[in-house]
Amino acid sequence: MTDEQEKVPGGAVRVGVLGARGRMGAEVCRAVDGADDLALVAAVDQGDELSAAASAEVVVDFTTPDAVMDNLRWCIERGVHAVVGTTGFTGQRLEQVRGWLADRPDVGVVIAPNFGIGAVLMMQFAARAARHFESVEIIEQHHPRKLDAPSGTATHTARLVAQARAEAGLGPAPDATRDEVSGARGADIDGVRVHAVRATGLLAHQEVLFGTLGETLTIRHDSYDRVSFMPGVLLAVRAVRQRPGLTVGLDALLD
Ligand SMILES: NC(=O)C1=CN([C@@H]2O[C@H](COP(=O)(O)OP(=O)(O)OC[C@H]3O[C@@H](n4cnc5c(N)ncnc54)[C@H](O)[C@@H]3O)[C@@H](O)[C@H]2O)C=CC1
Ligand SMILES: O=C(O)C1=N[C@H](C(=O)O)C[C@H](O)C1
Repeated sequence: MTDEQEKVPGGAVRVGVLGARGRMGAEVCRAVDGADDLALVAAVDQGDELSAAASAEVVVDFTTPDAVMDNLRWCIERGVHAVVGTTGFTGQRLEQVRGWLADRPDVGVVIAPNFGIGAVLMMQFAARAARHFESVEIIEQHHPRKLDAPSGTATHTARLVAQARAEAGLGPAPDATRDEVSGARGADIDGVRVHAVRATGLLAHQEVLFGTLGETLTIRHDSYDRVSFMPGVLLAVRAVRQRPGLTVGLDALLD
């Protein structure tokens, strides 16, 4: 047993945080420290050895899309459960993770594009509304230090909405645009237009705008503080050891 493990109060889940000096990682370290049933055994950031997290039962990753796959592979190979908030998970990446987990069926991984409970509900409501409206566009707004656009949340929402539209037999949303300055109509994610705004003062916000004859419906969520993500992160940390395999999104944990 290592020195770190000896310090852990009996029964507490040993948690390691990757990206610990980042905006989210630092908030997660505070949240884990403040929870009686969890013990922070490793706070790892760029330049630190990943082996510092070897004594963790659960690792939480809030790093970068470039770093997260190597981190996840390291965790799965060592039998360490993982809770991942880092963005950049394409279908191909999720398949890769499932492949690694096939060799370690005892390991649980939760990957959630957004740990905010309100954001999860916003995505569910959007998926539910999608089949009733011929038009839909997503507008996400974030702080200007964000590296990726559009956000993981907007990308995930677009995929959910596109799936619901396809299941309802809806075709493309009407749009007569013929001359376009490149980018003016946003990114096309599975046929859904997504617009990304970056401005000082913002944190993480999203609107899903639906339209049909004579009416619109706007579903909006705002995170004003990174504490908004912590109940969801801690929920996943507590649940992941009992959920072998890959769980995408918080929905199954909330139910
Ligand atoms: N799922 C969710 O609810 C949320 C997800 N995010 C996502 O989390 C990620 C991090 O966001 P922020 O904390 O704002 O970014 P940040 O840039 O403040 O933090 C990232 C940290 O990771 C560190 N890092 C980079 N490579 C590393 C490696 N190989 N090993 C360990 N640490 C490494 C960096 O040095 C930095 O300290 C982004 O992808 C962001 O979109 C952010 C907020 C909520
Ligand atoms: O970088 C952020 O800040 C956020 N990233 C996540 C995303 O890309 O969806 C979640 C939230 O929007 C905050």
